[in-house]
Parts: sequence; structure tokens; C-alpha cells
Amino acid sequence: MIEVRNLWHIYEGRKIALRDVSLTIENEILALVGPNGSGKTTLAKHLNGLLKPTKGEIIVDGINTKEASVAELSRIVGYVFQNPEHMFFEENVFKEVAFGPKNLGLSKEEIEERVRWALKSVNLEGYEDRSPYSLSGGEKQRLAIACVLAMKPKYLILDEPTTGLDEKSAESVKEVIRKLRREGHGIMLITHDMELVLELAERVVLLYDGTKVFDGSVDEFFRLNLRNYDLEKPELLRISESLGIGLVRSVDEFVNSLLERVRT
Ligand SMILES: Nc1ncnc2c1ncn2[C@@H]1O[C@H](COP(=O)(O)OP(=O)(O)OP(=O)(O)O)[C@@H](O)[C@H]1O
Repeated sequence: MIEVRNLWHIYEGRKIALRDVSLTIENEILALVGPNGSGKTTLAKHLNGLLKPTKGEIIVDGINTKEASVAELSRIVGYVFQNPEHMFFEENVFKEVAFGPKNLGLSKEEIEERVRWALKSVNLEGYEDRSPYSLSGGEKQRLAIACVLAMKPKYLILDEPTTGLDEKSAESVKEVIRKLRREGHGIMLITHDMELVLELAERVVLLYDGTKVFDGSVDEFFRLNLRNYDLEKPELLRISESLGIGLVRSVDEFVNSLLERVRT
């Protein structure tokens, strides 16, 4: 479990980015949402020690982030940044994924095993010799996830994992996220995309101006007046609500609910 206890973060220049935020993250898909500048990235960077609290503390599986290095913490909490292609620098996919495990000082066999396993987890088997830059948007995102997975972290932070991807690529990334969740990872999705929240999240934390203003189920979240927080409800939900159908997570669910209504 990751525990964030009464976290304050004040940047130099005195910008208060987080005000007394507390939350816990377990093995679940937690969506961290909020408008631009609300503090999402600042909060996420605390979870693997990239930032240290001005006040308060973060306990990651019993370890206080103040007392651990980023290298130690990133074995527990992997961070996949937005626009991951900026992070690639190796000539092929195999080497890209092997970079992290190599730095851990693992044996050649172990490195190879981890690379094969990580690529299999994100459905990129057979891509070992490809240049990272030759991959499609969705494949690049999955490669970035593989690079982080190769460190075998228990928790994953995914920053806008589907932004800028076409539907098919976004679906392949979502599929990987669902699979990782089934395998027992705790996942924090940082996103502006309310459709993604509707489809994937199990819980939602909403930040507004550095304050946690909501922490609860997806159902409760979408009952908030999101416009108050500069967010918009997904279209699917707006339509289903106007027809008096409750929360639906996908077009399939929507159609099934409609058919059920027609039948009864
Ligand atoms: N290095 C920094 N120095 C000073 N202020 C910063 C720094 N990084 C972020 N901030 C400020 O802290 C606040 C929170 O920023 P943060 O990046 O955490 O928000 P965010 O919710 O992730 O935004 P976005 O959705 O635009 O990525 C903003 O007002 C931002 O300008």
C-alpha cells in the first residue's frame, strides 16, 4: 500500500502545489484527475521520491520516501511519463528494455528473461530488433510501459497513457493496463480524459488547486458537477443519463441496457 499523509508541496518561489493531501493506493486502478495545474504531476512525483514533501510524508510499502533513494523507490513504483518517446535512446527495443535491469546489476540471463517477460506483458514479442523510433504511438507507449515493468515494480504511474493515440492504439494500451491490473499491480492513471476514467478506473481522486476535493467510486465521481472543476462528463454518460439509464462504461453496456429496457 502507498500512503500519502497530509502532504504539502511548496515549490521554490512559494507556489503551493499541494495542500494537506492524504490518500492511499492499493492494488487497484486509481484515476488521478483535475484541471491543468491542479497538482497531479506534483503528487505523482512524490510517490517514487522524485519530489520530497515540504510537509507530511509518503509511505510506500512501509518505506518512508524521505529515507529512500529514487533508485530504490523506482523498483517499487514505476513511472511512465507522458510522451515517452523522449525517453528512448537505444538502437533497438531489446536494449531499451534491458537498460533498467542492466543498471540493477543483474546477470545476462536474468536481464534477458526480464526483457522477454516485459515485452510479452505488453504484447510486443517479436519487436526486439526494431528501432524504438519506428514504432507506432501505441507501440511506443507499450514499450515505455515494458521499460518500467522490467524493473518489476508493484505500482505503476501512467501519465496520460492514451493521449494523442488513435482509437486502435489507445485500445491496445488499455488492454495492457487491464492485464497489469489483473496481474496484481496497483495503477495510478493521471489523466484529463474522462472517457478513460469511465472505462478503466475503479476509484477516482480529484485535485483542484492543490487540494483533494473528491476521493471515491467512479459512480459517485460522475455524479459531481464536473463543470465546477473545469472537467466535462463523457458524451456516452450524458446520453445514457438523458435516457434515464444509469452509469454505463462502454458503448456495448449502453446498447445492452437499452435493449433490456426495450424488452421489459
Ligand atoms: N518546478 C516548479 N516550480 C514552480 N512551480 C511549479 C513547478 N512545477 C509545477 N509548478 C506549479 O505547481 C502547480 C501544480 O503543477 P502540476 O504540474 O503538478 O499540475 P498538473 O495537475 O500535473 O497539471 P497538468 O495537467 O497541466 O500537467 C502549477 O501551478 C504549476 O505551475
